[in-house]
Amino acid sequence: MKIALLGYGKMGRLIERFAQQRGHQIQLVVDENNREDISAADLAGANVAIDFSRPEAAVANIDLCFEANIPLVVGTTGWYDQLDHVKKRCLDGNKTLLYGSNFSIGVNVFFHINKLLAAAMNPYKQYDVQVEEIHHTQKLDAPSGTAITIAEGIIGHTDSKTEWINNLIGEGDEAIAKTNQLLIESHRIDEVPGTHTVLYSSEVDQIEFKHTAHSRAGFALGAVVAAEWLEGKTGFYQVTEMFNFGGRI
Ligand SMILES: NC(=O)C1=CN([C@@H]2O[C@H](COP(=O)(O)OP(=O)(O)OC[C@H]3O[C@@H](n4cnc5c(N)ncnc54)[C@H](OP(=O)(O)O)[C@@H]3O)[C@@H](O)[C@H]2O)C=CC1
Ligand SMILES: O=C(O)C1=N[C@H](C(=O)O)C[C@H](O)C1
Repeated sequence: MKIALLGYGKMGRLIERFAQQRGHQIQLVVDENNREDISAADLAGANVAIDFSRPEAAVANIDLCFEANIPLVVGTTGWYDQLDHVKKRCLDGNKTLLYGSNFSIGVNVFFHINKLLAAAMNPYKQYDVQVEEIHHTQKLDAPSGTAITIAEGIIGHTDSKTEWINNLIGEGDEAIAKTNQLLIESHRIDEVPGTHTVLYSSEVDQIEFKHTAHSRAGFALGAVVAAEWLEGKTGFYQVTEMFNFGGRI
């Protein structure tokens, strides 16, 4: 495939490497030198675009790909407040988009088991549940997109939690949440690629369900596989639709 890379930072560069290893060509790179001048015509010739840019840039990049009629994989997080509008524009215009807060296989298994665990814990009101995420200090959004997906999975299967609330925790800060709110604690520490933990705590014990990314490789490879999966499809997809883990949820 011929790929247009929208965003050429930590993820964009790694995606380029995996895409080339898998026999794809990088048709166009949109980076800080040309991003102000890019038009839909510049995307002509690409079979797919992959966006790992910035929260405030993602929606304009999506619209550019819709205008150019190019299928798009969006890994950028922090724009999901506009998801419903983007979905409508995609479906009304017969366009193609796949998005996901996390493209690694491990986290997608985690998303699935997280829902099963939430359903299993739901009757046991003596446990309170919370989510913790740790990322590098350059991360622009909090909570992480992955933590939001995890929280939505828990809320969908836990009667006592109706919404999530984020606390970005600095030294000495204490987390605060109401009983109906699912707390997402965010921590920012040096070079951490991404760690997510779900904790169920009671007076007598604690269950910890944790995913630790050792590097960004799983995210980047997953984004290239997503672009391959999207080939020949039309419509609006989430990354979770690429996987079939079985199990009833
Ligand atoms: N879904 C997933 O699996 C994963 C998602 N992510 C998400 O991907 C995004 C990028 O992460 P990462 O690569 O680490 O971030 P980086 O900051 O390293 O890279 C983002 C790059 O995008 C550039 N950029 C800014 N505006 C535009 C624009 N309009 N068009 C194209 N490029 C632009 C930035 O340039 P400048 O610095 O000059 O602004 C920067 O070079 C984040 O939202 C992150 O949360 C990250 C890892 C995995
Ligand atoms: O910004 C990052 O680095 C990451 N962002 C994604 C998120 O917001 O969940 C995925 C991963 O955790 C790394």
